[in-house]
Amino acid sequence: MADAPRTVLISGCSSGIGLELAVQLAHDPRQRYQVVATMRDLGKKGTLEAAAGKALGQTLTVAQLDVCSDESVAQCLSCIQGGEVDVLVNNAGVGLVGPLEGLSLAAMQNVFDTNFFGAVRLVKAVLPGMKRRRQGHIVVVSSVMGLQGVVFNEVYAASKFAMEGFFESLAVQLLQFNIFISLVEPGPVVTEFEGKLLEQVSTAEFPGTDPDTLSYFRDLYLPASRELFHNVGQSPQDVAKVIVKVIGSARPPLRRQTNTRYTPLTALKAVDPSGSLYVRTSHRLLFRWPRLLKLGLRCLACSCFRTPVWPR
Ligand SMILES: NC(=O)C1=CN([C@@H]2O[C@H](COP(=O)(O)OP(=O)(O)OC[C@H]3O[C@@H](n4cnc5c(N)ncnc54)[C@H](OP(=O)(O)O)[C@@H]3O)[C@@H](O)[C@H]2O)C=CC1
Ligand SMILES: CC1=C(/C=C/C(C)=C/C=C/C(C)=C/C=O)C(C)(C)CCC1
Repeated sequence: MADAPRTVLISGCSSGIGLELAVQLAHDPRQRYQVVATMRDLGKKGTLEAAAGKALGQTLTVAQLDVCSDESVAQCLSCIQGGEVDVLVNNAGVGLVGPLEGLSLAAMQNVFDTNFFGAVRLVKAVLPGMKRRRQGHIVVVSSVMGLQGVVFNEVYAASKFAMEGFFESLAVQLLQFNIFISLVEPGPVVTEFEGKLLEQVSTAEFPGTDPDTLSYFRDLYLPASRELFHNVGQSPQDVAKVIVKVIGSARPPLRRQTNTRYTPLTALKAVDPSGSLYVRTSHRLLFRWPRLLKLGLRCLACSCFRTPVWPR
């Protein structure tokens, strides 16, 4: 007899990776999942509902959830049958980019409230049930920036590093309860994430930032980042496919990078634990050899660097 479907709660399903993941799980050919696709603003549910098609109301329901609000989390869980979540996907997140001097502490705190404390809030809410049932899976949409810092992304990277440290620590205790944790680490993904950042950057004045730093940001970093998204960016569908595999795995991995084209960059840190290779190479590529960086990124886009690793 087939197992009962597992209830999967996903945060941040109004667009991007969360939306794609919700739809792919809801269309699972073996109907292994009951998806609770959540978003903070239900006014945006149209795209998800259209993409869900016949799954809507069958294997997928839409619910309101703001990860920054205790009340919203409690209200959402109270609407789930038995309050039981088998798989929690912490996907909701926001970015922040720009010279540090020009960013407000309020904007930085919002990044941590959403990306880090938002995930912690949800975990605290579902963990007692998972522990009682001695089963569960917590999936975290982290980032390659949870593994290595990227220039002009200090606060966003810090929020993802915080997630990595928190969930790696928790993973040890939870194995004792048969609960698994998986940190999924995408590189650049072509979603609204980048557009929101570019919009924020186009109107921001970054007050208090010196002209040299502003010029490094606008004239070197932004074009390099655009080039990177263009050449190495993954689709949200591809990232969701990797997460579906992680969720379906009998022994889920603690970490899974999703983008083989980005792995030469993460490898710079992995092969030199002192960190110097990554920092010095990034510095040289950005500030001294922007033309080589452009060429390198184009090279990553073709198949010459593709290694036969995940995702197949
Ligand atoms: N795109 C990329 O290059 C990468 C993204 N990631 C991570 O992937 C995750 C998904 O991002 P992605 O799909 O790319 O971007 P999107 O901007 O398309 O999706 C982000 C989602 O998070 C939601 N969200 C933001 N704040 C809250 C909140 N307080 N409560 C609930 N939901 C909230 C957004 O809702 P709303 O529409 O209301 O704003 C939206 O649904 C994020 O954690 C991001 O850090 C990781 C690596 C790379
Ligand atoms: C590593 C690196 C760069 C930029 C990387 C970027 C911009 C990564 C973006 C990742 C995202 C968007 C993750 C989201 O979570 C530069 C500046 C090209 C210089 C060379 C090294």
